[in-house]
Amino acid sequence: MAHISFDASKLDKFVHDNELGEMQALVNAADAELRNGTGAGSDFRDWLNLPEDYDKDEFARIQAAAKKIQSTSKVLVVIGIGGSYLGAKMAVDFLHDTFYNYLPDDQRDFPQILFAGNSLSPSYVHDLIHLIGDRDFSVNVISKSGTTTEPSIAFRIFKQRLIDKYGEAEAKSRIYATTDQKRGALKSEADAEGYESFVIPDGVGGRYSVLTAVGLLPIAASGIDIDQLMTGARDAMNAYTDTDLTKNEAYQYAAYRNILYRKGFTTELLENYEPNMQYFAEWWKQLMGESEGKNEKGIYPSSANFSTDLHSLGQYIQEGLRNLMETVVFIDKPNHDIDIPKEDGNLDGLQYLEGRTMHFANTKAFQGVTLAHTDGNVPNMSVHIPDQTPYTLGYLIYFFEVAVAISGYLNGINPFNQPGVEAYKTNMFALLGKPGFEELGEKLNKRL
Ligand SMILES: O=P(O)(O)OC[C@H]1O[C@](O)(CO)[C@@H](O)[C@@H]1O
Repeated sequence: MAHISFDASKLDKFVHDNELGEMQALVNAADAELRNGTGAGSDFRDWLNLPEDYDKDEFARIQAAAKKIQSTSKVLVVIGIGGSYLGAKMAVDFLHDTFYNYLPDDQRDFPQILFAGNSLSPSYVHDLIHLIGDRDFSVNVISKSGTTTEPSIAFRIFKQRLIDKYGEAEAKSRIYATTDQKRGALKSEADAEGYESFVIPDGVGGRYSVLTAVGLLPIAASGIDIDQLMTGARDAMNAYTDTDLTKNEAYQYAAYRNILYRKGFTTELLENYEPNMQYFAEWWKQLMGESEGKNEKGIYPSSANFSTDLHSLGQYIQEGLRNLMETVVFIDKPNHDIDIPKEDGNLDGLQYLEGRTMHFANTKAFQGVTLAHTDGNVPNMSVHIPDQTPYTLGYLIYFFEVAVAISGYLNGINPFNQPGVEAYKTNMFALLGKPGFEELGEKLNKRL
């Protein structure tokens, strides 16, 4: 089976020969913190062995629930925010036909997978309801805390629509709740109402949860082989255990990022050349941003979609402030390739591409950009992925998860918490008038 590979060969200009080796001792220490649980946030490391050590009974229940959703629904509404939706969204986009969700029902073998509860936009919810129309649908509500405002509001709305359409009893059978094993409002409601429920394990934080029921149920409902996804992740888990930086490419990636960060390259762009990888970057941004951005430091994770953004961000990347580094995730064999057609006359000047394919052009764009940006003093790394299969995606997910954990420890922070997210939530609760937040509400309203 072909695997993903990491390429740092274009970093010569930015990293001296001895620098990677000098990182070895630090990487060994970070690895020990991660593997032995001596680092900060050690209670949240269960994703590390998850590809092997997962609840097999629940996995079978996920597959059965996915089949039930497929047979009863044309649409699955997945309600969640942050790690409770980005993994499923990126996987569904990455593994399906680019226009999967746009296809008419009779041209799709599995339900449309649509997302809600990831903003507070009333227009979005209105338009989603309009799009669902009178088609059969089910809801998968996902929240580890069970109290996040955005998904809670969306869930109320879609639950009401299920009740209006199917009556209370059938509505309950169309709701799937993925939440904490013991705590939270969603857990209490699921127990009280008898929704089929799935667990987000205690030791797996939201952004590391795509290989739990959080990601697996929606992904399986869309017809993807989740066994393959887990197999890919398991192979990656076994591949990235050696701390030797000449062998472990995930650790190499973490080490190079750290070397570059210390030289002032404080923003990393994750780039792709496939439109259906846009949400892969969104998933990656949460993984990196929530893991590393704390204690007033950390690489800022950003993204760009090529070649389209070469015509918007390209100017800045080539010549703007020199604090950027790039990591390209490039697909060596896309799902489809298309010949560039022959044309008599050569009026468009494209004759020189006769006999070539679009993938050839895409590859040359990637190579040309890599060299241009290197010349423009933007360090460039790439992760090559052989194909767009569930196996490869599982592998890739694990690559970035283990890399960011090592990267976080290298930078002296806890890669598994996200204390900063509470600040906006507290203010929002106070301004919304949530009981218990009255005093803060008064203060904030005065400031407003
Ligand atoms: O699953 P929950 O508890 O609703 O949280 C959703 C997201 O909110 C955060 O807690 C903070 O953004 C993320 O870590 C998480 O992925």
